[in-house]
Amino acid sequence: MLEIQNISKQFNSGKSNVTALNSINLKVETSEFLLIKGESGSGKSTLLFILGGMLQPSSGTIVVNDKDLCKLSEKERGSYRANEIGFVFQSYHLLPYLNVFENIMLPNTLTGAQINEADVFRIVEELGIKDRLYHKPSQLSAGEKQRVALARALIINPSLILADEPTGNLDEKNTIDVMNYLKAYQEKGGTVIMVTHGHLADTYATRTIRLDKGQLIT
Ligand SMILES: Nc1ncnc2c1ncn2[C@@H]1O[C@H](COP(=O)(O)OP(=O)(O)OP(=O)(O)O)[C@@H](O)[C@H]1O
Repeated sequence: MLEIQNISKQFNSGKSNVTALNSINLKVETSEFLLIKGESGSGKSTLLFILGGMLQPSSGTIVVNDKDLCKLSEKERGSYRANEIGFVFQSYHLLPYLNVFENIMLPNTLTGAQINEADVFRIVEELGIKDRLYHKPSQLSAGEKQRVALARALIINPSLILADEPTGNLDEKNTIDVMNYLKAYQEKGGTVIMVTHGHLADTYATRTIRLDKGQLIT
């Protein structure tokens, strides 16, 4: 479903020049659960942002679902992000002034994605947050906030979920819950690419790759 070839990324700011990724090649099949590990600063988030079309590589190609991301216009990349990818971040990225229902409906508000309200009710039931629908993020626990973020990612029925340390702020019980939801999505045919430092994710993954100073070492 996804193939990247010779991806490199340099950040140039003033006199400093950082090579965040150096000639990465990677192929990910549909319904894989791929973990990306590596020391802090090894390039994990940069790789995830590039895969999500949020950052352009300095060189190389990325083909996702037969689309060459680097050849898409900004508008087409936006549409790729909106329709095909669910993002889950460590810090949830919920909008504080919207309630849970409105946060989950956000893809509809922002991109016009056709979201059925019945699907929102089904998904909050599945994720165990249905009695929190009209609460604001500040009224939720960390685990509940991450379930809302997960619901917002899943509601568009994405072919790929990109998750950057999604359990980094969670206790063990909530970590296991979030991992189980991601696993259920993968077992139904979705593809998960997840950056993590933790070991708990290991048993859920179908494959783990490791970055070291911008290079793939496994
Ligand atoms: N916008 C930027 N401008 C300059 N340098 C950047 C930028 N974003 C990332 N970097 C640098 O690129 C390298 C890789 O960063 P990245 O965030 O991808 O690492 P990471 O493996 O995700 O780290 P962590 O585990 O700490 O989140 C680091 O040296 C970082 O300082």
